[in-house]
Amino acid sequence: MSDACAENGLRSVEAAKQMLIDSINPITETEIIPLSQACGRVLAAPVLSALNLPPCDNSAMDGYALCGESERYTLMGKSLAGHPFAGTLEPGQATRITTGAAVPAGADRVQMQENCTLEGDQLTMSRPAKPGENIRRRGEDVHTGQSLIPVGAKIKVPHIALLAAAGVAEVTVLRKLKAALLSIGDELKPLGTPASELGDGDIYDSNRIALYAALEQLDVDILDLGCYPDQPEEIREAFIHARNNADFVITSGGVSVGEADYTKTVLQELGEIDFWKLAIKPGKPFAFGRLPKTNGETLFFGLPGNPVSAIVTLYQLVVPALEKLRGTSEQYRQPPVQLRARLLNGIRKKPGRTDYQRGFTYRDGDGIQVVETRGIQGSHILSGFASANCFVVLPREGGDCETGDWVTVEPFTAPLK
Ligand SMILES: Nc1nc2c(c(=O)[nH]1)N[C@H]1C(S)=C(S)[C@@H](COP(=O)(O)OP(=O)(O)OC[C@H]3O[C@@H](n4cnc5c(N)ncnc54)[C@H](O)[C@@H]3O)O[C@H]1N2
Ligand code: MOO
Repeated sequence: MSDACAENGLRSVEAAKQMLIDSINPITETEIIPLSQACGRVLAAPVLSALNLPPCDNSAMDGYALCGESERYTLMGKSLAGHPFAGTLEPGQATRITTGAAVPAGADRVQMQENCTLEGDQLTMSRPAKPGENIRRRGEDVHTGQSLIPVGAKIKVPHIALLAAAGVAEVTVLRKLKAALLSIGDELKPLGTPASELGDGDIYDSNRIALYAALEQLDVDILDLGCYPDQPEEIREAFIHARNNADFVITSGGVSVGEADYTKTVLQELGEIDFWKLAIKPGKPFAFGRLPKTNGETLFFGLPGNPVSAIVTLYQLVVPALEKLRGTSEQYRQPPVQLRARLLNGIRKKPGRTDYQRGFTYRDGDGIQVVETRGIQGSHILSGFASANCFVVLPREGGDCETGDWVTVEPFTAPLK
């Protein structure tokens, strides 16, 4: 059975994700930025080490650098970090040495000071040091000319530590993505409107604020265009502005089968938009398309309006798509880590859609990973979502689960964390 005609005609989450990734071409424009600001950015040009790390043989301990094996050694001086010993040790000679200090010429081992007794200039020890003991070798971490991190890597704190240790002050990265964010709906009111002034059926435009926060965590520049009433002219203007000033547009709502959905009509005038029905719960309706412009195209992600559905589809589908768009290589585009956990409560589920229930997972007193679902699992229920720390991922074709069953959980990572 092909995915498109799978049971009830819904597209699987995996197939939808793959289609997004396959149809997106990464941006190519780069910029040079200080290393200290590079966390989260994608490396665009190779960085080769200009030196060995460590740059010289140095001590792993505070203690004594020794030449050869001997009953006792004569102390000849000291080698401190930044102040190496100038001479060469002969057999039976030693210097004081501190952690990180250069191992003097002639020394072939270091004894930690806890094992040593110094009387005058005579050094004895409670046990012999082995050849090479406590010496960190020149170039054992990185050698001169070595590529430090691959192009396409998403730069993380350990990368920054490595590049800084190699003296790299600036890096060439792909530019930040630009998002345009807007909401559409007569019922939506901006934050700041007093609750007493909301009309019947009005709600706060909460999705835009949550999506803004998520996009910020994804290190995206955001053009927040605000909230528009269901007026085709205004919606058209907003989409043209969004298209011309962003790499992608995100909206929520209006992707299902409602009546006042001018969004669809306007988008179909401006570009090619597909309305998908996904085998995901929550988040069945989802729109994806492209709005052509003179210098390329702008992607469009239409998330479902229900607040939990909007965030779940952002997390499961848009985040991987944005990783491709921002140029992250495949190796660095790993899906969120999944764990197995034991259910603390039963779950009702109908086969047909992969269910991303909101849950709380932790290790119990016996060290077993357990999970309980949080709150009513409706796509409008935010209180349960807010008290959750993971998704409980229930397979598409699965049914009810019982207390004690082992299930898959996906702990929240950025931008949910
Ligand atoms: N006859 C059908 N009705 C619905 C279907 C269906 O297949 N057939 N699918 C349901 C599912 S599943 C979802 S999810 C929703 C998605 O609908 P839309 O994306 O078209 O969204 P709206 O109808 O505009 O709104 C749905 C819901 O979300 C609230 N909303 C919208 N925007 C915001 C916002 N910016 N901030 C907060 N909340 C927002 C809106 O008030 C509605 O309550 O459709 C089902 N219906
Ligand atoms: O995505 Mo809809 O949220 O399944 O309600």
